[in-house]
Amino acid sequence: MVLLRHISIALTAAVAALGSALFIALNYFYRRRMWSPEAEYCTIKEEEEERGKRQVLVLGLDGAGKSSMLQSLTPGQPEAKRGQCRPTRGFNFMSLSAPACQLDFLEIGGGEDLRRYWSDYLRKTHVLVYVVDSSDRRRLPLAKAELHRLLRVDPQLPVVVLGNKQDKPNAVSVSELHEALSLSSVAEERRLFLLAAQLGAEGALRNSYHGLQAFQDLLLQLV
Ligand SMILES: Nc1nc2c(ncn2[C@@H]2O[C@H](COP(=O)(O)OP(=O)(O)OP(=O)(O)O)[C@@H](O)[C@H]2O)c(=O)[nH]1
Ligand SMILES: [Mg+2]
Repeated sequence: MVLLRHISIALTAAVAALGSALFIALNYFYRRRMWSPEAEYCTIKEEEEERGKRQVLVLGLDGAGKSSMLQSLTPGQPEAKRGQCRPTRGFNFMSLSAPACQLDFLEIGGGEDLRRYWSDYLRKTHVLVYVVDSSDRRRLPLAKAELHRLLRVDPQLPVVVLGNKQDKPNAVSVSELHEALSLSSVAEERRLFLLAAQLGAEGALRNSYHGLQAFQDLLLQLV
C-alpha cells in the first residue's frame, strides 16, 4: 500500500516535471517562430545604432539633383560635373565616416514608379534630406504633395529640404519655396531646415548653410 502511494507520488511528480518542460519548450519554440516585420526591423535598427551607423534618406522628384548631391559629398570625387549623373533606377548608396558615427546616405530614385516605395524606408531613417529642383516651378505642387505624404508617416522625423539648382535663372527663392512647399504646416513637431543649394560647375555642392562641412555637421546634429 505504502509502495503504491510512493509510486503514485513519483508518477505525479514526473508528469508535472514533464508538463513544465513541455511548456517551456513550446514557449521557446513559439517565441522564436512568432516573427513580425516590426520586431525584425527594430532589432536591425538597434544593431546598426549600436555600431554607430545613422541613415540619411535622400528623396525628391526625378531630376531634382539627389545623385549629384551625393557625388559632391563623396570624398575623392571632386571631378563630378553637372550632367554626369544618370537617372537612378533603384538605389544609390554612399557612406561618410565622421568621428562620432557613420552617415549612410541612401538615395531612392525619384521616378514615378519608385516613389511608392519611398515611405517603406522611413522606418530605418534618422534624417530625411528632401531635394527639390527650385527651377521646376511646374512640379513644385507635386514635390510638395510627395513631401507631405512622407512626413505624415513620421511626425517627428528631422528633415532638411534642399532647394537645389539655385544657379538657374528661373529658380524660385528660398522664401518662395518655403511657401510653395507649405513647410510651416509640417514644421511644428519636427526639426526642419530649408537650405538653398546649387551644384557648382565644378561639381561641388554649395548651400546656404555655409558649405559642405557645415551641411554635414547639421546632419550629424540631427541624426
Ligand atoms: N544647373 C544645375 N543642374 C543641376 C544641379 N544639380 C543637379 N543638376 C543636374 O540635374 C540633372 C539631374 O540630376 P540628378 O542628380 O541625376 O537627379 P536625381 O534627383 O538623382 O534624379 P533621379 O535619380 O532620376 O531621381 C543632372 O543633369 C545634373 O547635372 C544644380 O544645382 N544646378
Ligand atoms: Mg539619382
